[in-house]
Amino acid sequence: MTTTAVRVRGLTKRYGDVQAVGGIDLDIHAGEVFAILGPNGAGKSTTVEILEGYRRRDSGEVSVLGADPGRPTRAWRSRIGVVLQTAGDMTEATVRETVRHFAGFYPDARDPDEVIEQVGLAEKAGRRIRELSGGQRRRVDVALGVIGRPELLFLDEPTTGFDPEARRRFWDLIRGLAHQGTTIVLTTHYLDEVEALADRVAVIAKGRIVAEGEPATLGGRATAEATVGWAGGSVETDAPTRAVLELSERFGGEVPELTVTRPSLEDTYLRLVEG
Ligand SMILES: Nc1ncnc2c1ncn2[C@@H]1O[C@H](COP(=O)(O)OP(=O)(O)OP(=O)(O)O)[C@@H](O)[C@H]1O
Repeated sequence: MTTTAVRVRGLTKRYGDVQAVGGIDLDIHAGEVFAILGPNGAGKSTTVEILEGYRRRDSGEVSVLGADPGRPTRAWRSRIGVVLQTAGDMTEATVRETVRHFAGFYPDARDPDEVIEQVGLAEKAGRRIRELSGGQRRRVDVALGVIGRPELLFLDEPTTGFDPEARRRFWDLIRGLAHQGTTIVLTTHYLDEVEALADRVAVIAKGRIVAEGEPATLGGRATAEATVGWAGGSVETDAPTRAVLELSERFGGEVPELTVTRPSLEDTYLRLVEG
């Protein structure tokens, strides 16, 4: 049986003249990694902040881990982890002191040193946070988001500023958490991150969901026309196998520089948000 971690119906939020969220429905199942994609200003952070209990909605029904985030309780909060877009504080405390301090807020916190290791900061554990680079501070934010062993983890653009190795390490951490049953809601602008991590993805544009599904099939990607390319030409076709056979006959065997491609997630995403 799948249980629902997040249920949203008809969510709206307006700031003055701006309709930031214009009627969103969402179901996020317990244990899945759910990504929210969309251009700047689409309404992602507003939506996620409402789910986190940090922003009030205008209308709609919202249930997060069985409770209304519009009336957050301490017990409910302790079941949720949040990694916000802001970089960590410029504090005088060390990485280890900070992570230990936060661990003290939760009934069943993870081991601070283990978490520091998992985010790749073991060598910096004794350093003051203000001495860290931007990407390293972001990793402290991630450590603080997961230290309380949350059932549901919100990650708002978590890998912005990470170097490629740190991103890979972070992806491993998220996969490990998902494997242990943590539900993860991820907003990101990195399409490779969505492909690497997400079970399902929703694309938001102008405050509405314009597509939802698995990254591999989003917006009809898997069944879209393929492009068959070869040295000197290309053709778009819904029967690429036949096209390759015909080319093979024409060339009498190997087709030089043969490629068969379908729209990438980026192609699909851009079509969805521009359309
Ligand atoms: N506190 C606020 N007051 C007024 N307008 C706001 C406020 N917060 C967001 N907005 C507006 O609401 C819209 C949605 O913003 P939101 O931050 O939710 O977008 P986003 O999808 O998270 O964007 P980004 O990818 O840039 O983080 C934007 O037009 C933004 O200017």
